[in-house]
Amino acid sequence: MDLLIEKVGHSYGSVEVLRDVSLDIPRGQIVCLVGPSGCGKSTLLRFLGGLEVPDHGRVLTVGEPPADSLNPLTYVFQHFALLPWRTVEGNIRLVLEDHRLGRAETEAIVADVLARTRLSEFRGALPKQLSGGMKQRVAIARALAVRPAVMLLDEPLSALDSQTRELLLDDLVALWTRQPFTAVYVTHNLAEAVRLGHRIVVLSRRPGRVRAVVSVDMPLAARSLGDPILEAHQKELWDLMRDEAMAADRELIGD
Ligand SMILES: Nc1ncnc2c1ncn2[C@@H]1O[C@H](COP(=O)(O)OP(=O)(O)OP(=O)(O)O)[C@@H](O)[C@H]1O
Repeated sequence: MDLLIEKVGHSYGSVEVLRDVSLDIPRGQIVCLVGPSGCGKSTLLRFLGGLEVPDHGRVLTVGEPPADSLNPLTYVFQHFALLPWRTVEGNIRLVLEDHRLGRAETEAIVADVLARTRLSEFRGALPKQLSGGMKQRVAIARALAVRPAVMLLDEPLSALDSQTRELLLDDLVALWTRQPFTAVYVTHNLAEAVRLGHRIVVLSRRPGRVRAVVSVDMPLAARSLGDPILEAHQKELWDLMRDEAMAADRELIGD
């Protein structure tokens, strides 16, 4: 299943947030959305997930989600949203409970996503016993459990310290390399975008419009911290964003 955004525009009251945004999210790719604060990245993600409907334009799905997908469009948020009284395994089971799966299938899904996120030995732990990075791995495992056609990630690493973020970036690359998934990934962090994005969409400041789409033509597994090609892409992105980011900051102060 691919996602298509066609000429999307939206205002909240008198504030125009997005204008004439068109994009496609092809199956099996990670598309990163970057842009200055307040340019409408999270809003666009909510439109993609069907949580809100834009004033103008539309979001289309092309093709069917995989037959075994329990929730075709699944979010991963910055703040994990785990239930503190449930174990790691219990948090994952929660999203399967409404789906009338047999016991064996539920067990197989839970075991599979725990293994894919390297959490098998922590299945009985409570969230308070886990580091921030592990909590986010649980949130990713929970998202994978419903076999989404597209994962919608809203700054999933931004609450984590830089070492943990590096480790999780490696985890996401390993996950994708073993079994490619489709994702839209909102981030402020250009280093993250060049490590994970097959394509990086740069939005202008509010009202957000597509300013540029940068393709990174290097296999995810070959991308490493400090790679000169990635650093050149990062600089290209920053050159596109710098003036807009400064102007957006001034505008937000004036809001
Ligand atoms: N439900 C809402 N009602 C009113 N205004 C909203 C609503 N949601 C978002 N906005 C406004 O729309 C603009 C875009 O918000 P959004 O969160 O999509 O931007 P963003 O690019 O994700 O920002 P950031 O990078 O700072 O997280 C902001 O000015 C925000 O205050």
